[in-house]
Amino acid sequence: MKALITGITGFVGSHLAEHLLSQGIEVTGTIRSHSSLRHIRHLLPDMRLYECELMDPDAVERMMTEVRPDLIFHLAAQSYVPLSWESPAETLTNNIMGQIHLLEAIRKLDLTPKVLIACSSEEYGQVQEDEVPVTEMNPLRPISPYAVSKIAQDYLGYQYYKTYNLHIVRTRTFNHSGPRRGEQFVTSNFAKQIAEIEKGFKPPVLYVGNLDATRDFMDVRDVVRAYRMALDYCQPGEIYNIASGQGREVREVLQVLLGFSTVDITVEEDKTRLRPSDVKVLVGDYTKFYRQTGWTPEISFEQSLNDLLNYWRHELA
Ligand SMILES: C[C@H]1O[C@H](OP(=O)(O)OP(=O)(O)OC[C@H]2O[C@@H](n3cnc4c(=O)[nH]c(N)nc43)[C@H](O)[C@@H]2O)[C@@H](O)[C@@H](O)C1=O
Repeated sequence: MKALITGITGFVGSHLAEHLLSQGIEVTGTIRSHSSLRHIRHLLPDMRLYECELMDPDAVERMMTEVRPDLIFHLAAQSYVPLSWESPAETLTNNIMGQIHLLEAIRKLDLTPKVLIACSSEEYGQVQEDEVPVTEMNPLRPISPYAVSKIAQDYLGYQYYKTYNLHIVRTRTFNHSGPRRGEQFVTSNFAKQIAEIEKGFKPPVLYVGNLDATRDFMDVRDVVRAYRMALDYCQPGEIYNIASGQGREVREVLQVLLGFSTVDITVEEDKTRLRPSDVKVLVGDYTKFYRQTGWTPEISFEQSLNDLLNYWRHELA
């Protein structure tokens, strides 16, 4: 069994590669010329990397002709919501065109892989309080260019299934964290600041943005297990929420992390961290996915944050 992971050098990609390799699956990952291999260096002897710019349709077709994967996990994307307001065109172009080139290559080459499209809870956008936890039937009310790009990816997946009968499973994944999480995202940003303060690298002040937002946080290791199961057991053409069903205010992320810290820290709001519009509450109902796969999250919120903080303590050592 051969798997292709786009975005293998990223946070989720590296954990997914570890998970698939542990199950005896052959793994190939696409990288770009300037990609950092920091998160996957330990896996290099066991897998194959293929330099391929997803924005280049010919390069994607060449790569697919050679790799001919049985499973494709399409993770590569611009995934930082605030960057999507700064660079909306780049976010939309990258996220949409990369996927079109991938799906076109599958279609033109008459390949029959099972494909997972990593979509996002951000697509639900401005959810109303009485809609929580949201099911897959909830209206989509996107409030960032990133969310719009993910809706396009989501519906392109649907369209290629309907038009060409490709085996495409779409997942709307809620927030996930854990070791190697990019430092711009909230859990990792707070954890890294704490680790820096503990080591005396910066004064004991932790800067925060909007603490009132509520999100559904999972551990990345649960998410990659879900992705594998999605291709084993889910129906092509369908969309599935991957969530924990539990909402936590960002304030709670901060409190739990501060509870693990070994020093006294003052918290200050940094206005530059506030967004032009921020989704207030995102909590998912994952009943549909559970019924299809039996998956439930296993790693607790506290454990995940503790592992993340220890990751930063180790990285900064
Ligand atoms: C499912 C979805 O999940 C992620 O998107 P996100 O929810 O925007 O993630 P985040 O960690 O940047 O923000 C979470 C919340 O935390 C608030 N917040 C407060 N203070 C800070 C702060 O200092 N930094 C950041 N980044 N956020 C802060 C911020 O305003 C927001 O309400 C991506 O993986 C995305 O790709 C994706 O698909």
